[in-house]
Amino acid sequence: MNTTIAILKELFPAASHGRILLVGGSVRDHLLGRASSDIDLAVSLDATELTACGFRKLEPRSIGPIWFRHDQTFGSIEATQLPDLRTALAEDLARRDFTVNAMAMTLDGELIDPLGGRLDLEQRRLTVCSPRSFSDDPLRIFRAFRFEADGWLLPPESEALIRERDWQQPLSLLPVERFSREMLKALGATQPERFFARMLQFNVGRGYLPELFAMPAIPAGPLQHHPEGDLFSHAILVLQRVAERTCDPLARFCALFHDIGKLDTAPANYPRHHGHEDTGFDLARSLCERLRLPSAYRTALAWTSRLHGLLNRWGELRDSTALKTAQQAVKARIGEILPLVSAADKPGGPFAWQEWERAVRIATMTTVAMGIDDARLKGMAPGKRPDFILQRRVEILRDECGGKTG
Ligand SMILES: Nc1ccn([C@@H]2O[C@H](COP(=O)(O)OP(=O)(O)OP(=O)(O)O)[C@@H](O)[C@H]2O)c(=O)n1
Repeated sequence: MNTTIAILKELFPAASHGRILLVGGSVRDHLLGRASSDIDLAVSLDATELTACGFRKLEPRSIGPIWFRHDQTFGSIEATQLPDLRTALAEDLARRDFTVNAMAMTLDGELIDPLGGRLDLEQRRLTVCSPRSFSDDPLRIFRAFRFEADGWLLPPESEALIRERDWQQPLSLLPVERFSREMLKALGATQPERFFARMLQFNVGRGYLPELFAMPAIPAGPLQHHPEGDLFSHAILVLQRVAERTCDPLARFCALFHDIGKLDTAPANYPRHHGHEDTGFDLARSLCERLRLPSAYRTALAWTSRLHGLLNRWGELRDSTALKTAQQAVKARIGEILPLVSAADKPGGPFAWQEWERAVRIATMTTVAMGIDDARLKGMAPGKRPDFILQRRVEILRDECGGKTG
């Protein structure tokens, strides 16, 4: 058994254990033997008892006051205060998204499962708690896709509820961060591509990711290089290949949208996409800003878009261009992501990992390690300094191995 119940038993005095229930996703995770990052409780403790256990009160919500406690060992614990615990609980559970997320458990391990969540959990099935589940909160559609990306199954009745109406208008009223949070969780899932494929299949979420919806109609490139055909299939393929190598959502995100610049190609130029690496730079930034993603996403995607092709033309690059590419990648913190994406973009291509790693190592060297002292740089016009540093790096590369190709 995992430690959630043990943690709670230790945190609360024994006399209060009968007035505490574990609820929602925490119960699901407990039954699956996984530790939850956040623990959700329903309690009928009074303010004094909660304060004594280190909780503080948050802004009141509709169902009952919420108390919160953060602990370095336990993570965050949220407790909804329900004076009439069992009665209010039934209402709370019925208002949740899926039956697997609508169970409660006493600290003695007794399961409270009015909606049959246990059976659904055994079958990894996402049955909605009520036919109104998606109308009550349309964001749950993306939660369903996110769970599917982790291997859960959406039964036909739940699917039918998604298909039964157009969600664009109600979704436009929700804060975009809620979508982004689910998307980032999906990117860390076992089959991240499923989340995005489902968005297209159900035609839901176009307002959040118009770029994704544009991809199927755009050729990825000349057919001899891109037998997969369209840009969406190519993006999914690259995402899958990168996902085999890393669980990092940022790397996977960069994989999916590395060719975002191709969305700006004039159809008359299809199937070629000259200059897409540069147009992608700005499109990447606007996508990340629209979704209010952390700034690391904006920087990483913009530079992945701009630089990914260079790695696959590595053999043609001058030493100085190769080192500049590595410098830019290091600055954008994609020294590890970029080669993964480039290699997945052109498997079996000419790109050489060891040479990239060498270039990154030299690009990361400080001026001191390159034998340049500050006095020398200070004596130089500011515009000359980067050139001088790059020149020194090229010398090191050539001293070490006669050039980037060794
Ligand atoms: N739109 C939502 C969001 C959440 N919940 C309920 O609130 C719980 C907690 O949600 P959240 O903190 O987002 O995490 P989980 O869904 O548990 O998923 P994970 O732990 O994987 O983040 C869920 O289990 C579910 O019961 C819901 O009914 N509808």
